[in-house]
Amino acid sequence: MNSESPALRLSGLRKSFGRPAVDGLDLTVRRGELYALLGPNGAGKTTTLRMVTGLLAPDAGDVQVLGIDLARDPAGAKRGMAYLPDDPLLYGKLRPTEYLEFVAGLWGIRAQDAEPRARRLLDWLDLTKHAHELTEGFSRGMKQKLALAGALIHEPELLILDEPLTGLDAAAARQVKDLLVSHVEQGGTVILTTHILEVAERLAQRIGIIRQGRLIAEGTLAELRERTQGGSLEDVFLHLTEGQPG
Ligand SMILES: Nc1ncnc2c1ncn2[C@@H]1O[C@H](COP(=O)(O)OP(=O)(O)OP(=O)(O)O)[C@@H](O)[C@H]1O
Repeated sequence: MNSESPALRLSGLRKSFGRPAVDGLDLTVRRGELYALLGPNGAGKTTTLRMVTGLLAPDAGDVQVLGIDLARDPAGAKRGMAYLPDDPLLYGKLRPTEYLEFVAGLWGIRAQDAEPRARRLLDWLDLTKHAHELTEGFSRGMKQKLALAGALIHEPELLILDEPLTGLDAAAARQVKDLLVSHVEQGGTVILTTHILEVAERLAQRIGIIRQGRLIAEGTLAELRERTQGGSLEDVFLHLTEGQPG
């Protein structure tokens, strides 16, 4: 793994479902930053993340994860990252500890290493009191938090999350936000999509705005605000995207 390379580099990424969903996207996310990807419904955010994480094959373009070309070395690229989709799949008949053991097993992590990590994550996300209950009885927020713990069990450097705070109550949202900030403070990288502009405003070092599958603006909050003479991120977002489908 090349430590000089960015956490993520997308070049000319394209995907069409009859019409373009991602349309020649170039994007670079540096190591150690929390990057928020914003865009109206249908802009191509999820499609982009699915290509980055190897779930969807691009029609064209390159994906480099931590300096590794995803097409050439998919296993190597995936080892360094984790993806939390907006509708994560859990196994209802497993308990959180069993689920985390299972995911750790898929990554080839030894049980004696997985167990303390699992305990720490459950503790951090306030799930310890439910560690021995079947996940089928969990609320949406509890499931979301457990899926996040599963994504983190192999200690990935790059964490990619699609709408991680949707449907979480204030306490759960705070726990997840703290965890993401801490991941970055420890040198990791976080890329997330969100429709909650306040989350991007508060957490992200840089923000990218995508529309119709292309990056139309990018920068720090201050840089983006300059574009609308000091308005809020909402002003910037609406100014750039309003009235435009996807
Ligand atoms: N599997 C698919 N088959 C057909 N069209 C698809 C498929 N996946 C995505 N699309 C289309 O691609 C475009 C981009 O969708 P995508 O889900 O990436 O947008 P998004 O920015 O994540 O939107 P949202 O904010 O609503 O989640 C949309 O027009 C969508 O209908």
